[in-house]
Amino acid sequence: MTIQWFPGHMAKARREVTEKLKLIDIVFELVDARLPLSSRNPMIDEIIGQKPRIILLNKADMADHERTEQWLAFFRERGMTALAINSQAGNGLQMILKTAKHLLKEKLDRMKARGMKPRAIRALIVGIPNVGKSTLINRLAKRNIAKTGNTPGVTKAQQWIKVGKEMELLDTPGILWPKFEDEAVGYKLALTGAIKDTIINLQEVAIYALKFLQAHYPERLKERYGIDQLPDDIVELLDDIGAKRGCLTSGGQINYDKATEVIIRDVRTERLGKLTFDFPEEEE
Ligand SMILES: Nc1nc2c(ncn2[C@@H]2O[C@H](COP(=O)(O)OP(=O)(O)OP(=O)(O)O)[C@@H](O)[C@H]2O)c(=O)[nH]1
Repeated sequence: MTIQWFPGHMAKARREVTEKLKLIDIVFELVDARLPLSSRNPMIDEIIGQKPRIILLNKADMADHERTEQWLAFFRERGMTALAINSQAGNGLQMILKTAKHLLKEKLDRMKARGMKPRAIRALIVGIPNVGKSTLINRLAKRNIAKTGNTPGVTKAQQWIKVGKEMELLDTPGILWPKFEDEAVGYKLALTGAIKDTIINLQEVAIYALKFLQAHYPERLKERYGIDQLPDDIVELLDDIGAKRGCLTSGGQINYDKATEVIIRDVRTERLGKLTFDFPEEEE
């Protein structure tokens, strides 16, 4: 599901996440490993405040491994905790609890020192649409979603999902809006499928993809489409790809709609390899 965000939606989403924060010990902020910047909510630091947090670079299986390492270092250098995971296959998930326990050690020790009964760590998953929140919840819960009952004292009943003995997740994730400030972010979100195809101009998205690939992954383009020398002109490149892939009208002209579809599909299905669209340098 892709939500179109209006100021009213944003305010409501923010209120809902803020309410949930009161119930939990730690936030798992899910971002797309292919867009660790563009798939973050622009106000996330303000919304989450001082609550301990782990940034989870999800869909790491689809991202450029080298760039993922750079992103992990980027967050680490800024005092943030980040892990690369693949929620679909379940890779990297065992580190989440371990890291959460480490981050909450002082709090847990304090509770123990006061003689309080040990309890499970309570966590909330937050992230923009389509980033993999439900997949992660199901994975962590091992598809055996065990509701542990309501939390008293809140107006709306909240359900908890058990993750082993030591952790509980709120069953509904916090949905956040993506960044909208610049056009490139919109194109990147569209390319990775976070924005519904019907609300965007796919030709513009494909042109953006080609410019990006030409600048950062030229060899992948050459290899995939069998082009030895990439033309500088993007429309010429689109023509070449269209011709190579037989995207033609009945009159033998390039069918741009078809060529566009081919390129976007190739990006989304990893036929152009594992790609990362945000670079740490851009943030600096
Ligand atoms: N390759 C890959 N795909 C993933 C991963 N995690 C989730 N997906 C896929 O991404 C798509 C979106 O996942 P969801 O779990 O529905 O995302 P969500 O954040 O709950 O989405 P909303 O309900 O729209 O907020 C699905 O097709 C998942 O199968 C991952 O780690 N790797």
